[in-house]
Amino acid sequence: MAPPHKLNSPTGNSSVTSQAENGFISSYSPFSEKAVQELLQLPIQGSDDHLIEFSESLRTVAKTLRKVAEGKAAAQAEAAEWKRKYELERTRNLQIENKGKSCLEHRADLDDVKTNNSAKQTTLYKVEANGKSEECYSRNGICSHDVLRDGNPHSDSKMLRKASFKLQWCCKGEQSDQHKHDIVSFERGNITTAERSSKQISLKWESSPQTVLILTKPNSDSVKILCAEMIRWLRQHKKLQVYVEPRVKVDLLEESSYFNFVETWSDDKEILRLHTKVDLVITLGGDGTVLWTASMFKGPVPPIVPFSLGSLGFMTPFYSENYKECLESILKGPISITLRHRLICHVIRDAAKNEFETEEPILVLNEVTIDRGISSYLTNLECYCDNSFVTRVQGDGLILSTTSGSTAYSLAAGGSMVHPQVPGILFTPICPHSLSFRPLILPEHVTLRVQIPFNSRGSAWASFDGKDRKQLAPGDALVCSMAPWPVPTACHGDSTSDFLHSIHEGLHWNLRKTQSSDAPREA
Ligand SMILES: NC(=O)c1ccc[n+]([C@@H]2O[C@H](COP(=O)([O-])OP(=O)(O)OC[C@H]3O[C@@H](n4cnc5c(N)ncnc54)[C@H](O)[C@@H]3O)[C@@H](O)[C@H]2O)c1
Ligand SMILES: Nc1ncnc2c1ncn2[C@@H]1O[C@H](COP(=O)(O)OP(=O)(O)OP(=O)(O)O)[C@@H](O)[C@H]1O
Repeated sequence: MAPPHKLNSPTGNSSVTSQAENGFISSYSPFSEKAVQELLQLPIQGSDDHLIEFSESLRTVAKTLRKVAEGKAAAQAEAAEWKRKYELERTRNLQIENKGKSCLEHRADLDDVKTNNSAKQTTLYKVEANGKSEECYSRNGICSHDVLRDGNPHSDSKMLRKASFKLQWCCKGEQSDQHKHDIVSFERGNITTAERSSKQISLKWESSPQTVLILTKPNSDSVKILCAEMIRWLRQHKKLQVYVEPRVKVDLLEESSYFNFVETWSDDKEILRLHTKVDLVITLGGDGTVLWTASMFKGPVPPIVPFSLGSLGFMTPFYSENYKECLESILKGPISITLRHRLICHVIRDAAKNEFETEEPILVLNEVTIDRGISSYLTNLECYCDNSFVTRVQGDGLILSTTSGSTAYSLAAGGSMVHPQVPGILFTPICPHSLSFRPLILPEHVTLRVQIPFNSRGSAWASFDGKDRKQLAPGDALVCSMAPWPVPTACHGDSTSDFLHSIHEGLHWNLRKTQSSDAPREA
């Protein structure tokens, strides 16, 4: 490295500059590096004011250029670091996906082996979930299970088994075991789509449900009355075991000691194991109660029967007036269901050492919203989809919605309404300050990343199905992809007729007086 050069200032003080200090000049200066070096090396006479002034200006220019170059280098290093973190996240998601696939393949192998067995024979296989293994039950259906209660996998007691069921894809009244993955064939070089995958899904009980969880909207007298009446009926006529929330159990016991048999839980750890005990969930409330129910299940979700005791009831097709007939038919089966996809969201803080150091993942049935919260500045959100930059959201925020959530906040922000059985992720801006920002619908397999850049003027706020607000500071990110645990909700008719009924009755979609024919006709 060249020795530092001394420049004398008019005050007689000397300051030092080095080649390293202006090492970036060549790429940014309008002067050639050689010319600058020559100028810098000119002996400066204290008496020659113009020359001193010129050299000072040149030094300032050199310093500014160096700062710009350093800034660019730092930004490039930061971008590379984020890319690396992003790749890690993708790899992790692929690993989770492959784990799921190998489980399905294992199940398919087991299905082959047991073709000689009688129809009532069952096969057990292991699934690793969250580091714990569960015994699951596999038959010809696309998804069936028999999770053992109380963690005793070798118990013979029938009473300890959770009811098993089988899912079938049906088309125009016909049932089919055709696997969802078989929808494309490529024989003799020709790619053909077979029957459409968007068939109605039917759930058939293989053993009778024995345990029901009832979840209710709080602070409603009509819900309380119906809940107590329904529990009596389920116990006396169906001999079912009933679980309720601790708050509801207290209310029931205040009413009568008859409800002593009703079970509940005492801490959050027991909630995590609820899916291993409950065959069916009944909700009494509106859409918010269905969202609440889904949020309680951080993994697999038992089938949900949503009764409408709210005002809109987009996801609640059953009426409480005839709950007995409804439940008779559901407990007998088969049930038409809508498999509602969920999104799994990870918040990655700037301080995280690696991409695996995330906060507890959050599952949403409707959407995750990233908005400006109390900040009066525009949001500045950098969005990536897998390896590609999508866009920068400058406006009030962004909604990443499931197709079930497409009729909620996303709809209000201008997003399309999508049938809940369609697998996809809606990318809907909220009040974008741009004339051309149209909402997108992305395929189910992508991973989305919303990054709060360091140069953002303020924080952003994430909320999950309208709840649990989290602050996202500059440098933080939210990563989101399709979760492997959908929410099965029972249909009144089938998933399409229920969806159309909801948009007609709930939203009065395309309601318009029919034009009269009383007018001149076209020739
Ligand atoms: N501007 C808006 O439209 C807006 C603003 C904030 C939140 N939300 C929605 O509210 C949801 C939370 O619901 P909540 O009941 O706990 O809060 P809430 O009590 O504020 O009710 C929100 C309304 O959205 C309806 N809704 C919820 N999910 C729906 C769905 N999937 N399809 C059609 N309508 C649906 C509900 O029936 C209710 O009328 C959020 O997930 C978000 O989608 C909407
Ligand atoms: N079991 C529960 N425990 C705690 N909060 C709940 C529970 N069920 C529902 N909630 C909350 O209560 C609020 C109201 O519930 P819900 O939306 O079901 O009723 P609603 O407002 O009468 O119905 P609608 O939204 O159709 O008008 C929601 O914010 C929801 O999150």
